[in-house]
Amino acid sequence: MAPNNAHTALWPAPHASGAVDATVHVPGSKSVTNRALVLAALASEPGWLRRPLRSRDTLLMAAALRAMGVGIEETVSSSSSVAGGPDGTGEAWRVLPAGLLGPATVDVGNAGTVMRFLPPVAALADGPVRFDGDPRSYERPLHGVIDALRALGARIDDDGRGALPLTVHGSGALDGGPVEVDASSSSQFVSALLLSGPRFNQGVEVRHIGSTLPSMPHIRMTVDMLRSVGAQVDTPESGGEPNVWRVTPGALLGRDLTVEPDLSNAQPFLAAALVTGGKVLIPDWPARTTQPGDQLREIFTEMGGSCELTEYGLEFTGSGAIHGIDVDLSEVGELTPGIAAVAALADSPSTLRGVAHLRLHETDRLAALTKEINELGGDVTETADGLHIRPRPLHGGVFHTYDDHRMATAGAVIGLAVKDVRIENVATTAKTLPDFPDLWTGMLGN
Ligand SMILES: O=C(O)C1=C[C@@H](OP(=O)(O)O)[C@@H](O)[C@H](O)C1
Ligand SMILES: C=C(OP(=O)(O)O)C(=O)O
Repeated sequence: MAPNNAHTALWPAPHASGAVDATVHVPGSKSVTNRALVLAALASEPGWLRRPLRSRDTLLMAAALRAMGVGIEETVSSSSSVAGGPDGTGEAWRVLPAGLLGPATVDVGNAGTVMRFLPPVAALADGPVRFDGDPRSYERPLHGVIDALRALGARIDDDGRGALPLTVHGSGALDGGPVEVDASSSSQFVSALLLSGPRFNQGVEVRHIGSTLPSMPHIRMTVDMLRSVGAQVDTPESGGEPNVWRVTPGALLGRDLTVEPDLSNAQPFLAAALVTGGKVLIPDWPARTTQPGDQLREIFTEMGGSCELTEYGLEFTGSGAIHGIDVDLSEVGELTPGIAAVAALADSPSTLRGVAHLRLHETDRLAALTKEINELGGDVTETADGLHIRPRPLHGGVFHTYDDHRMATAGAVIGLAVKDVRIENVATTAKTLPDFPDLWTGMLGN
């Protein structure tokens, strides 16, 4: 077998010779695709996903559901009525729910959505489902899901660390009911329990008991998507108790859903407009969305750009100036690497707050950003819950990515402004955006 050099390969990040002026079609949202797959698999009738994201995280989700007996048929069409996009073209997946079955094996890779959303699904399967993944997946927090499922009646074998690997011994049904969870390390604990909640005998009432709760837009996304397939969900925002979400038991509808572009994956392209004083159009930017990436309109405007949302999409324009920012990113933690990259190129310091939980993401993102930006000559320090970034002239060098897709795209943003930045393992962007290198060079007109 040929040696796999992907991890050590260095990708010369293209340097921008002038202002970018491009239209970038960003593939579908990871978070929407993986929620839609789970909900479609739990439905009582077939459903469609149009323009799903095809990336490592979503293919792992599809493979896992297939391993438990769900049918997922992939179609690509240029003209027929089963096509993906509203214009009648693209990719569409037909999901055919079936009785969930073990024995099955699930590879979660390093996908938070797969490792957290699927153990509750496995508790509904008839038979054992074994979960395993990348070495990093063993370190990412899962205790909230494991402890809650046990409290709700599931049998789970793990090694006592509250983490992967583990086996869920599904018995075909789960009692459900009220449960307390400390989701301060990941909002995905709450989303995971809510997504399968309609299929638990008594539904589920999740009470978050931790001091902080990150990524609230992602919990809203879960609630919105549950409601759109017919689930009844009571939330703090709909007049319920603070920190309590209640899902009523009931059948889920099969839907026909077109997946929005991934706005967090739009981030490096918007950043390119900001950093080069150029212009980028992202077609199909939704007018209304629960995706956290929508907050980039405000954040990157404060950092020096301006934007307009039209019928064609989001047009983002850089002014040539990049300003530092003092911002709480707890709601939008996954945007931190890209914001840090822009902040390192700004005309004033930045403080990024509220993201201590990023230490347990794909890698320890606070440590990785600090080390890699500083090795290019930057001046970044970690705080208890974020980063201080004092811009300094940067120089070229190797930008290590630690198997983290968002480290790779952050390095590419810096490379636009700094010559001779080489990104280690740019292929790690395949987690959520396999087309990244081509989209990036395409944007630059190469
Ligand atoms: O539910 C989701 O789709 C996600 C929730 C967030 O996780 P955390 O709350 O663990 O940060 C986010 O960072 C992740 O990229 C996707
Ligand atoms: C934190 C992220 O992913 P995951 O879904 O694996 O948690 C991310 O995409 O930034």
